[in-house]
Amino acid sequence: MESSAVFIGPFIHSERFERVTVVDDGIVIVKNGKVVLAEALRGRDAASLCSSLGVVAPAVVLRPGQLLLPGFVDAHLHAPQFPNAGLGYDKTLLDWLRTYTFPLEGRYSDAEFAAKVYDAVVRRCLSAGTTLACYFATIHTESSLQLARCAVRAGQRALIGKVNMNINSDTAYNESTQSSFDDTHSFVDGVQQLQSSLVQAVVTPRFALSCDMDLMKKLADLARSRNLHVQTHISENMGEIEAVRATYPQCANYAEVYDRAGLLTNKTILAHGVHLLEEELRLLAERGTAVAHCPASNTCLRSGLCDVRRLLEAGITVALGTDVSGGPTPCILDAIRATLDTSIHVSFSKKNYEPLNYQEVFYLATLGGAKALAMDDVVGNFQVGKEFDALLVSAPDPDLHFESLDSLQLLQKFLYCGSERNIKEVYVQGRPVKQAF
Ligand SMILES: O=c1[nH]c(=O)c2nc[nH]c2[nH]1
Ligand SMILES: [Zn+2]
Repeated sequence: MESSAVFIGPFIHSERFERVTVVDDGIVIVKNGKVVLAEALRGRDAASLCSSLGVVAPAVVLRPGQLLLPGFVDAHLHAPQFPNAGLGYDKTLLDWLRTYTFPLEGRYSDAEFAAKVYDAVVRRCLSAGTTLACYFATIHTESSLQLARCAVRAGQRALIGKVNMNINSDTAYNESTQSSFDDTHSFVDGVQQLQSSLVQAVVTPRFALSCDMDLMKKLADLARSRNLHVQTHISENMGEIEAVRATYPQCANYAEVYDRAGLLTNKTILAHGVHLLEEELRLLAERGTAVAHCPASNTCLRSGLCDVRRLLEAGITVALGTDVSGGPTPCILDAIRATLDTSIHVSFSKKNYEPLNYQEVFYLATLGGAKALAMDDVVGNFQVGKEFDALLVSAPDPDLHFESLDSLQLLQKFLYCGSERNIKEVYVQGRPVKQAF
């Protein structure tokens, strides 16, 4: 479908981890949903540039205080858990799962309930600036497909997983190995039948305490044979790690459990990784497996402080995740701030440790997220040829800017002080998709 657009004004994006690229006098031209030009205007005539590229679209001229940024990537969140956001943070992971999470997720056997919640979830995430989301759904095929339909309808780019769980649930929220596997097949087929260029199925064993080795191996085979992403959780909480050790005594560590199953690929994303050992980091780096850093959840569920710089230095690709409802908000701006806070907290107990800075964390929220999801050839920044997923933002509190701010200062204002209200428009594949929420 045709979707062309032209933006004139400052844009900022990441081309490398260390620092952002700022183009003050910018022009971005989008044709058929893809970036065909993103550079400094340098006094040239915008209309003739557009016509030389065969683009006819009214130009959006940014107002003072506005910036064009790439869309945010939320590499880990649980769509069915939104009704629980903010609840249950007096518990730690395993207790919280049993008391709050599994009973709520069980309700999604009702596809009508699912359709209502998921429609709101997708609108909420888009309005927070998440143009690419990697969602866990529940064990239910039909309601997981509802989530995929909601994303397609709203125009959000999404990876969506029907969850697999065949052990260790003391509730009715559980599956047999056979139905877990058969339903996953049906779910993958169902998503492919939607024929959407935005939405894909992800193989989603919940974690090593919810799936036995037999099921994990079968799921790994499915992911390999159909070239699918894989998502799961790893090393979030010490009690969880102890239980994994007791369940899989033949494996040297948590990562080895997934590796023996064949689940660690360069299209696998592991949530948390707070307590990973050096040998696990080496294994993940070797496999090209990424980690979704979920700092708000790691704090709310008292899981621990994840040292992201340590992961990066080990050669692991890191993305950000809100992990709703382990984390309370689906806003990547909050994840950015929690990442910055956590990194400073880590630095308090380490000599000569440089905390992550806002430019590095902006990378994790955009191009790093796209890389972790093996989609950096498609999105993540405004490189020519990529699809145009973007945010038009206004720096907060313009009345308090007594002196005019440069673009990097506007970015800092937005990242440290901004909220969803400062995201004026959201684009996916060149189409405006922000909805009132
Ligand atoms: O934060 C988390 N949320 C979950 O739903 C979950 N399941 C397993 N491990 C988990 N961690
Ligand atoms: Zn999670």
